[in-house]
Amino acid sequence: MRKVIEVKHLYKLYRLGNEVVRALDGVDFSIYEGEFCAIVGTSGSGKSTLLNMLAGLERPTKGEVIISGHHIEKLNEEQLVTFRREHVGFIFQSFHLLGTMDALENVALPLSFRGESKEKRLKKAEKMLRLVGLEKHAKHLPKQMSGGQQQRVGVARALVVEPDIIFADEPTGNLDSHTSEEVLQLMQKVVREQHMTLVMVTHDNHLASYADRVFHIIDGKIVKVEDNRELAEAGGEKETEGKE
Ligand SMILES: Nc1ncnc2c1ncn2[C@@H]1O[C@H](COP(=O)(O)OP(=O)(O)OP(=O)(O)O)[C@@H](O)[C@H]1O
Repeated sequence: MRKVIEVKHLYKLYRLGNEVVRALDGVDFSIYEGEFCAIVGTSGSGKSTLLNMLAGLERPTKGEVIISGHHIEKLNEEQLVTFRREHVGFIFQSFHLLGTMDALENVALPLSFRGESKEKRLKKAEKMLRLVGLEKHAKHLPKQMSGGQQQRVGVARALVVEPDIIFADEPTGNLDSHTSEEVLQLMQKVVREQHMTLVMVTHDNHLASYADRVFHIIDGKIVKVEDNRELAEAGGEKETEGKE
């Protein structure tokens, strides 16, 4: 399987007066194509710092972040902007939809940086809206949709550029628990069907359990990696054994 993300000996230290905060304290892991991974930890554990490093939004103090073969810690600001545009999709906690654009236009927006014709852009956006079950809401403005629907538009917009990797920072942080589950189920489904790679940050262990693998972070260190696929397989075998 192709490695989409490789993190090697990653450190991020912040200096606060005389104190040094080790926001990331030696992190190593790889994420493979088609995986849905969650980074889970309590407030202040280093989740956002890690996601920001992976997305090239912040620079590490030390270490390497290799995404689809690119050493992003070596890119300058301009190269990072181009890199994100071409390789990365984002799903935000507060959706970040443009209020003056309808659902279809919001989904098509990231394609406008790619020089594709308007007709092609809208066609791709339509396909993505269908994928998230919102084809009937194409003409709705964000304020004419529920929070869950707005986040489904956010998911479609992240997918439309067929990025190597999608990052989601507390994607259900502004949704009630029932809607959160629905959005997570949708994310899980589209990641599988479209063979996407997605990294989600959350403080919620239950929501993290939708991921294939869960990285637990405490004080800037990955202390445990759970593989839910192995658990599911083990559960499946047990069931078969029970029936025999
Ligand atoms: N710009 C900064 N300057 C100094 N310290 C920082 C900075 N950003 C983060 N930190 C510290 O680094 C640690 C990790 O912060 P981070 O925001 O990554 O945690 P988190 O797990 O995302 O928390 P939350 O869930 O509350 O967002 C914390 O101790 C935080 O106070």
